[in-house]
Formats: sequence, structure tokens, C-alpha cells
Amino acid sequence: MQLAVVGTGYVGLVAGAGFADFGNDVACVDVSAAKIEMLKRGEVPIYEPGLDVLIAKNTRDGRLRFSTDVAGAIRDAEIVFIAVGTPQADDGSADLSAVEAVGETIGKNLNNFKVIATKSTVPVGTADRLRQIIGANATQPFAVASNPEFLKEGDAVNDFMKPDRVIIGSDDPKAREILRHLYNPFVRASDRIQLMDARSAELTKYAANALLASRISFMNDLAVLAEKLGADIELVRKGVGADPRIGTKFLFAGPGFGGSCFPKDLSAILYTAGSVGHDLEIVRATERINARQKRLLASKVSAHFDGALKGKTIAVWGLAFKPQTDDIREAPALTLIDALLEAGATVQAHDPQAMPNVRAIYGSRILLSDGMYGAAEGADALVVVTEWHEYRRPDFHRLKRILSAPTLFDGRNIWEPDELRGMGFVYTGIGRK
Ligand SMILES: NC(=O)c1ccc[n+]([C@@H]2O[C@H](COP(=O)([O-])OP(=O)(O)OC[C@H]3O[C@@H](n4cnc5c(N)ncnc54)[C@H](O)[C@@H]3O)[C@@H](O)[C@H]2O)c1
Ligand SMILES: O=c1ccn([C@@H]2O[C@H](COP(=O)(O)OP(=O)(O)O[C@H]3O[C@H](CO)[C@@H](O)[C@H](O)[C@H]3O)[C@@H](O)[C@H]2O)c(=O)[nH]1
Repeated sequence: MQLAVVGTGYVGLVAGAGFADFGNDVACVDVSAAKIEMLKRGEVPIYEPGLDVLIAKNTRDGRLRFSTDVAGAIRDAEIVFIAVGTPQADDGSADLSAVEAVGETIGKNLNNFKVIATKSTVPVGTADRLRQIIGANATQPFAVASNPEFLKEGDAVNDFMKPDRVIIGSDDPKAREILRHLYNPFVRASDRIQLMDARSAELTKYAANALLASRISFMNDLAVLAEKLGADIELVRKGVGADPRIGTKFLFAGPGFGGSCFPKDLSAILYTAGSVGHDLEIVRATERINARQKRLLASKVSAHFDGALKGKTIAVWGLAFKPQTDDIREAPALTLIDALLEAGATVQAHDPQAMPNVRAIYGSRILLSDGMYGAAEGADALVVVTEWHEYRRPDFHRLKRILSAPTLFDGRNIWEPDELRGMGFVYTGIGRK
């Protein structure tokens, strides 16, 4: 099939390359000329495991191309996927200006019947709004569908190629059939396609993210309680996770959730609920607990030094909001770094992928080290914020030698407190004894 994917970010690139890999002819388009130039040169603007190989293979085979000609790609396509950003607006709602701009371009370039599907996370009612915007200019019939994306960064290619479910929300039977046909090869082993109306599909996306985020906030809140009661949240996590009704995933206490999705999507669903006079109390608590949790590591470090951080050097391992990505949007490490700098500390940091993005924000205000041990050299304490593999079993003997004081803050509970205390470290985790 001929597809246009508008927006070549984390979602658009993975979706475009994934659709091409299943034999479709895909044009990935973006307003950012710089991104498109990079992609045309064979470079991938983001770090996402496996994506470079998928893009290279499909561009070489002629199924995937990149362009800034959004209108041209729309005219050539049978299905147009909208995968542009929907960031948080000042009032907390989802900013739909990019989605609406694409809608206008689609309306003006509708040369034959097309299905317009939103992959972007959009509030309930956006399909109706798009139908109006496109219809205002359209001279041809078209159908609108909600096709939310559930991939997670760091594992995006796998999530896209082997989806748990494909949600197709449309009131138009032709659109449902065309999208089902497109996705059938992705779910060959078992049919995981769910057909529904557009509003239910739009709400499903927010419901999934709100549920996942609320699990994390619940565990982070329990971690605070565990500390006060002398219990260990890691043992509690394993204990409750053994119940298959609860399950083991998304129960890790930590420095609070970040990323480009949970924070803005919680805010957007609260805004939507408010607009119809409903208060989603659990989501509101989830947000509040997360704001507190994101400040927790900084207050633990500050308390260790009796509030006197001026002149201290703090090493930070892990800057991306999670491992296997270079994405630092809403990353807890940034909240920590801001607090440390504000208190007069010097920050020495390391991340395997996110340092260029961090450098773009902080410039020379923090020291970025090419090596993880270089970042720890001479520091008064080391804080691990993101659980990259290489941080999980470091050479603690070497750390003891190079740190100026043997002080460790384990923001992800990846280390063994007893072992480290036995080696003479002062160890602080999240919700641990
Ligand atoms: N990142 C994720 O893990 C993820 C997962 C599922 C859903 N989503 C949702 O998908 C959407 C995109 O997220 P992302 O992380 O890929 O964003 P992103 O910021 O990485 O990419 C968005 C792209 O859209 C382009 N763009 C903006 N306006 C445009 C326009 N008018 N025409 C063409 N291109 C335009 C931007 O230049 C940018 O390259 C969001 O709604 C997000 O909530 C994201
Ligand atoms: O037990 C856990 C699991 C995750 N996190 C944190 O939660 C955040 C989000 O992680 P994750 O969900 O793995 O990454 P995202 O790429 O943000 O993916 C989420 O957001 C996407 C965008 O909407 C959805 O498509 C995905 O299904 C959804 O998992 C990160 O800061 C993690 O460190 C925890 O603190 N504890």
C-alpha cells in the first residue's frame, strides 16, 4: 500500500520503517529540513536500538523515502498517518496545533479517497475535529481513524513489529477494513486487532498510560512508607508481583517517571476530564506523587550533606529518562541536576547515549565525562538515576578508590545494600532499609 507518515520523530520513524518492512511503499515526511537531510544521508536523528538497520534496509530496497514535501506525500498516499508531536500546552491540555496544521494540508491535497489515521496521542474528540478541518477544504471523500501507538522507547522496533494489540477506532467501515488489511501481517500468529469507535480508541491510549503511571506512583508512595516503617520495597515488590493478578511489570520504585508521554498524557486526560466536569482523582494523585518523587533524590543527597552542598562534587550516572534511549524529555536526572546546581554543587555526569542532548541544555554548567568512571573521579557522592546495563555491576573496588568519599545513592535499587555496606560504602536506595 502507498503510505504517508507525517512526522519523523520516535513514533513516525519507527512506524514508517516498520510499515515499509512489511512491503508497503512509505514516504516519511517532516517540516524539519535538518532531520530529513540527516535521514537522506543515511543518519538516524535519534537513538533507538535496531532502528538504523531497519531504515537502512528499507531505504536501500526502495520502499522507504524521506522528504519535506508533506503535500506531495499526502497526494500519493492511500493512508496518511499523523505522527506529529502533541506536547503539553500552558493550560495542561494537549497542544493540537501540529495535528491541526497537518489536517489542513490534507484537506487541501485530497485528490482521491484516503484514510487519515492519528498515531499521535490525541484527546477524545480529535477524530471529529480532524473530520471538520479536512472537510472544510476537501473535494473528495475521506475517512478518519484513531490508531494510537503503544510502543515504548528503547524497545520501540520490537513493540511496533510485534504489537500486543492494534487499536483501530473508526466509525467508517471502509477505513476499518483498509487498516485491518494493513495490520494483518503484523498479527499473523494471533489476531490482536481490536476494532472500536474513534472516541473509545482515543481514550484507550490515555487509559493505558494513566494505569501504568499510577502503578509506578503507587509503588513510589509505598517506598516512602517502607522507609518509614523499616521495610524494604524491593522485597515487597517481589512479594506482590508474584500474584498473577498483579504481575511483575511496572512495579519498580525509582526517581519518578519521566519521558515525553506519561507526564503530558496525565495532564491532558485530567484536562479532558475537567472539561466534562469529572475529576480523575487517581490520576491527579499519580501526578502529585510523581512531582514529589522527582525531588526525592536531591533531598536525600542534600540531607546526607546536612544541606551544605556548596563546593561538593556530585557524580550522576544516567541522564536519559530510561535506558536504551537518548531521550531526556522530563527526565528525573534533570530535576536532580537543577537542584544540585541551585545548591552550589558541581555536577560530573555520564550517560551512554544522552550526553549530546544534555550538553545542548546545560553547556559548560555541568561536566560530561566520556567514561562512567571518569564522571565518578574525585566526587563526594555518586548517584545512579538511570539503570543502564553498564551501571548494574560496576567495579565497586575501583569506585571506592576514585570517589573522594564512598557514598552511593541508588535511584533505581539496582545494587545490593548489604554487599556495599560490607565494602565500606554509605548506601542509600529508594524505599530500602
Ligand atoms: N515517543 C513515544 O514513545 C511515543 C509512543 C506512543 C505515542 N507517542 C505519541 O506520538 C506523537 C509523536 O511523538 P514523538 O515522540 O514521535 O514526537 P517527536 O517530537 O519525536 O516527533 C514529532 C515530529 O513531528 C514533526 N512535526 C511537527 N509539526 C509538523 C507538521 N506540521 N508537519 C510535519 N511534521 C511535523 C516534528 O518536526 C518532529 O520531527 C505524540 O503525540 C506522542 O504522544 C509517542
Ligand atoms: O516500573 C517502572 C517502569 C517504568 N518506570 C519509569 O516510567 C517512565 C516511562 O517508562 P516506559 O513506559 O518504559 O517508557 P515510554 O517510552 O515513556 O513508554 C510509555 O509511553 C508511551 C507513549 O505514550 C507508550 O506508548 C508506552 O506504551 C508507555 O509504556 C520512565 O521514566 C521509567 O523509568 C518506573 O519508574 N518504574
